[in-house]
Amino acid sequence: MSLPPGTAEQELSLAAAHVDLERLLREQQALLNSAGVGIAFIRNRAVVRCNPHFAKIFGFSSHEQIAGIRSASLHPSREEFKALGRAAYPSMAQGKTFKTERRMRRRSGHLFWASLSGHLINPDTPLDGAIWIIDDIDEQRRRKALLSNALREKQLLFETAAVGIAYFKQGMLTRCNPHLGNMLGFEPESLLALTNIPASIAYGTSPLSVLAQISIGSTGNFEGEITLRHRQGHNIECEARSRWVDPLDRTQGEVWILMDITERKHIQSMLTKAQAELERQVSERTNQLSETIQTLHQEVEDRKRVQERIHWMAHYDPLTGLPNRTFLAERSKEAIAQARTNQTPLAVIFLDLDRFKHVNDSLGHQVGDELLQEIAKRLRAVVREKDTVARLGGDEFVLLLPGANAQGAARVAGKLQEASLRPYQIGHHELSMAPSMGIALFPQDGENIESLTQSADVAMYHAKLDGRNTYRFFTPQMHAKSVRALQLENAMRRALERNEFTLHYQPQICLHTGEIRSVEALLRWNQPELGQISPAEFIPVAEDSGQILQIGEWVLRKAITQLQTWHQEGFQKLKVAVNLSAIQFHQPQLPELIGRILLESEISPNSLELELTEGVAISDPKAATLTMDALRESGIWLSIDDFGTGYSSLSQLKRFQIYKLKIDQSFIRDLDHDSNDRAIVNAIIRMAQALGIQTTAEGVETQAQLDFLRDQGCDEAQGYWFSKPVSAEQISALLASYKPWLPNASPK
Ligand SMILES: Nc1nc2c(ncn2[C@@H]2O[C@H](COP(=O)(O)O[C@H]3[C@@H](O)[C@H](n4cnc5c(=O)[nH]c(N)nc54)O[C@@H]3COP(=O)(O)O)[C@@H](O)[C@H]2O)c(=O)[nH]1
Repeated sequence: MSLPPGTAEQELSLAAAHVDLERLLREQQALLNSAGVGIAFIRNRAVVRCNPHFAKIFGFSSHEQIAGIRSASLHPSREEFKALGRAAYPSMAQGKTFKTERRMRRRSGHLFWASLSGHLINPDTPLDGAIWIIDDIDEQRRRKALLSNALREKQLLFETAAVGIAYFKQGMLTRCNPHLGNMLGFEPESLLALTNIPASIAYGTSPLSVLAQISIGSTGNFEGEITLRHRQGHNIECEARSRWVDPLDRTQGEVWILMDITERKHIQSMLTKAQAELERQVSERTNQLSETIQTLHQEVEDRKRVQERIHWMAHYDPLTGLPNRTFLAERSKEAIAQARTNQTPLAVIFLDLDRFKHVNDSLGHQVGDELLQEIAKRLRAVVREKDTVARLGGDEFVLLLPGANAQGAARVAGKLQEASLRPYQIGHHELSMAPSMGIALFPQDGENIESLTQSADVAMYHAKLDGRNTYRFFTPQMHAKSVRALQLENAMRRALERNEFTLHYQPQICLHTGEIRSVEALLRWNQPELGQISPAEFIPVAEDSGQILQIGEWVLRKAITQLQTWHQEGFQKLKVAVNLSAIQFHQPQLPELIGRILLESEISPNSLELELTEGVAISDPKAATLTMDALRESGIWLSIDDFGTGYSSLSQLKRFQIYKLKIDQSFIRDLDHDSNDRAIVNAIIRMAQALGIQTTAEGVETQAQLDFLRDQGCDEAQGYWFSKPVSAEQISALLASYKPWLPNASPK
């Protein structure tokens, strides 16, 4: 109902309407002011009015500031503004609210995301404008983008992670990644078939059963190793962790991260085994090494001991423990040097026990050795600490007395004699043993230990000559007897017991048959200090000193024993010729001695030939003839050695039972160019033939000599042309391979 205009009612009604409108406007304004979104009235593409939030969104300090602003300026560009208009107005024209999200521009020019909602005030009259509600969703959009990124990343992780990931809710598998399927031998789809089924039904004995069971009772905080089963039945060792998806809401379930560590475990177990094996080997090797080290230690110790022993043996006499010759030499060098520097005296005593050999021969070496040990003790007890008592070997001792002059040395020698007065008790034997001593003084009797010992030895020899059990000082007159001869004589006294002698043999060839009939035994002496000494030199010394008897007996025994060996080897016809010195020959017991040796060796006397020198018969031809007869009667052959150099007469030769003359090599040597020698040799052969005596030429060295001798009718030859004197073994070899040469042919 309408009131008539100008009336009081109308006035009142208008006033009331006005009040209502104002209230409405106030309410509207309050709504706009307090709205949490931006609201603007747009008309004619310009902001007519807006609320404070709208102004704030676009960066204006008050809504008044924004009023009148072209709405296009609130958009990033004109094009986008137009595009919004094109999109919005067709539906707004139908009275619908247009909603969109667009980027808009703040007053500062910065763009931001906004949600827009537009509505025409009156769709019939679009020019009335539109209301736009705008919200700043920039932060919201950013968060959303972050969230979706995070979700994408999570999904990517889930799908591509190289660990198995499974989500469980109350024991039910809700989700799992492909890697877990792969780990357990499932296609992802078939594993998914187990999802959302109660664990008890779904897993039974399936690969995830363990996990499902743990999961049911899980605290959501499991960390450890579990064993899953592969679809094909084998075990998969896993390092597993579980966490509540939301600790505050456990109904959200839990996530399990599973890493297949089967390979690692396998490698670990192999490593553990390898390490154990390595440790075993190391400990074995360590044991071996420690054993080796122990052995090495032992070896070093042994070697040290051996070296000490070697050193000891090289410096000490093993029987008496006294220094030996080497040690004596070392000590004396020092002592002599001091004596020379300080001009002090020094004496050397050479001590040899009288008739010690007799003890050895009669009571045996054991007693001899013990006696030597006792004597050594007494010698040592007599001298001072700084003196040296050395044993050279056998029964010979040398005392080196630094600081001792003639008087001092004589005093020591006297004490030694005195000490030897007391008998030695060896076992049940009471033995007396006296020394003979020679004293040499430094420097007059020698400037080094060799010459001092030599002089003392010579003096000792004179002490022995002067009746033994005494001492003598060395004097230059003692040199009257050649030092060399004395040396040889002294050395010879020890040669037999030290086995220094050997025999060599030289074949004697029959010039009629070419056969080796006999071999001549020739003595060799290799003296350790003096070297090889020729028998031409030492036999006369041995004869002079009387030692030829012992030596000669040794030669006879040795040669006959060797002949026995050759006979046993099959050379029964072989004979041996032994040189007999005149002194030996004159021994009345000679035939008996030789007979005994032959008997002992079971050698027929016919196999032995004795070579005598022409001189044997000079002094007592009668006795010589008797000895020769006795020898010959026993069957032994006798020959005259070195024939032509002595004084044999034809009449003598006729009387002697000689079967062979050995023509001295001095006639043979020059046969080729000395007609006298040829004449002599010819005469000897003729003469011998006339007497029915055979001839042997000595020292045949050439074919020409041999030819001549054969032409002359010489029966035998001996010399380097056939063979030098050689060892018994070499003779055995020669006999074994020997082929008698034809008389007219060369023997070589
Ligand atoms: N009473 C003893 N006398 C012996 C003994 N052993 C050897 N002797 C005598 O010593 C002298 C030297 O003998 P040796 O040095 O052995 O010389 C002999 C031969 O080696 C040597 N010879 C032999 N063939 C040749 C040769 O062709 N040329 C050459 N230059 N020399 C040669 O001649 C020596 C032979 O001696 P022998 O026949 O006895 O004359 C010597 O007088 C030996 O007798 C022994 O045990 N007891």
